Amino acid sequence: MPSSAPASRQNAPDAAATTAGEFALIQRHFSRPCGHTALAGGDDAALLHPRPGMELAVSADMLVAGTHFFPDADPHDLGWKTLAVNVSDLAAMGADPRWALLSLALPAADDAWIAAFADGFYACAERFGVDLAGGDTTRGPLTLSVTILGEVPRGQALTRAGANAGDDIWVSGQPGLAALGLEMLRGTFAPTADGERCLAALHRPQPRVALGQALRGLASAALDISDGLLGDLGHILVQSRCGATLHEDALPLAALYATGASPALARRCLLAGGDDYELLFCAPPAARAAITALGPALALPLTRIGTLSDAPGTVALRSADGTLTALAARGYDHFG
Ligand SMILES: Nc1ncnc2c1ncn2[C@@H]1O[C@H](COP(=O)(O)OP(=O)(O)O)[C@@H](O)[C@H]1O
Ligand SMILES: Cc1ncc(C[n+]2csc(CCOP(=O)(O)OP(=O)(O)O)c2C)c(N)n1
Ligand SMILES: [Mg+2]
Repeated sequence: MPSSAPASRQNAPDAAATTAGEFALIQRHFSRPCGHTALAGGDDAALLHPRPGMELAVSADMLVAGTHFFPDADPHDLGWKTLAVNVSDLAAMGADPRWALLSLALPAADDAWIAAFADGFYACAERFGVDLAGGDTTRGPLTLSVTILGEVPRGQALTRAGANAGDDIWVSGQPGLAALGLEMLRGTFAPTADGERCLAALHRPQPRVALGQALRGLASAALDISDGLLGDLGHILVQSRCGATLHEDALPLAALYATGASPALARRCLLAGGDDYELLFCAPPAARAAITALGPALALPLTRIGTLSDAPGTVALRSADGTLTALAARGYDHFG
C-alpha cells in the first residue's frame, strides 16, 4: 500500500445503544476494523481516500427474499453472496474492490441469523480486501443491498462498449452450474453427480477479480454474467454495435452433462440460466495467446466460445457442420 494511504479510523461505540436495539446490532455485527478507510461507521458519512491515479468504480446490487433467494437460505451463504455479486461487478470493470456500504431491511432482530450473515459477508470482504465502510439498517421485508466502490487506473476500466467485429468471445469458469443448483432446490432436477458443486456455484459465487484485472489492456469489452450468458452478451452487442456467432462445439457443456443434466437442460442452463458471476469478455485474436496463458496462471478455465460479427444485435449458433441457427439474446428480466 502506498505511503499516502490513510490510517483507518472508526468512531467510538454509541453510548445510547441498548443491547437489543438497532445501534447495538450494528456495533455487534457490522463494526469490524477497517484496513484502508479514513473514517468508517458511526458518523453521517464514511470518508474514503482513493489512491492517486485511480478513478472510482461504483455499483449497487440488492438481493430480495423470494426473488434472489429462498427465505430459508443459509445466512452465512447469503452474507457471502450479498457481497460477492457486487464484487463481481467491479471484477467485470477490471477494478480493485475497496469499500462497501451494506443496507439491510430485516423482518426481525434475529441475532443468530444476523451473526451468521455477518460472518459470511466479512469472509467475502476479507477474501477480496473490501472494507465495510457503512450502511443502513431498518425493519422490513428481508432485503440485502450493497453499494460497492473500487479503484481502477484512470482510463483502463473494461466497459461493455469497446468490442469490435472479429473479436473472440470468451467466458470464464463454468456457467450453467448455478442454474442447475436452482433447479435442484426447486425439485425439478436430481443430479446423478456433482450436486454439491451446483449448489456451491449458486450459493457461493466466486467473483473473478484477478481475471478482470489481468484483462486490462487485453479485453475490448467485459461484463459479469448475472442474467444468463445470452442475455448479458446482448448488452455487449448493443453497446458495441456488433452481432455474435457462438460455436456449438466450443460451448463448455461437459461439466454440465457430468451432473446427469439432459442436453436440453444443460444447454438452457449454460446459455440462459443466470446467477453465474463468471466473466464474459471479448478480445482481438492477437490477444489469444496471452489470454490462453491466463487460464493456468489463475487456475481458472477460460473458454473461447465464439466470434463477434458485423450483423448488429443478432446471435447465431454455428454447429460443427456449419449450420447456423438464430438465438434470442434475452436474459433474466424482473418485469419481462
Ligand atoms: N434504479 C436505478 N437508477 C439508476 N440506474 C439504475 C437503476 N437500476 C439499474 N440502473 C443501472 O442500469 C444498468 C443495468 O443494471 P443491471 O442490469 O442491474 O446491471 P448489472 O447486471 O451490472 O447489475 C446499470 O448501469 C445500473 O447502474
Ligand atoms: C428463489 C430464487 N429465484 C430465482 C433465482 C434466479 N435469479 C433471480 S434474480 C436472477 C438474475 C440476477 O439478478 P439481478 O437482480 O437481475 O442481478 P443484476 O443483473 O442486477 O446483477 C436470477 C438468475 C434465484 N437465485 N433464487
Ligand atoms: Mg444490477
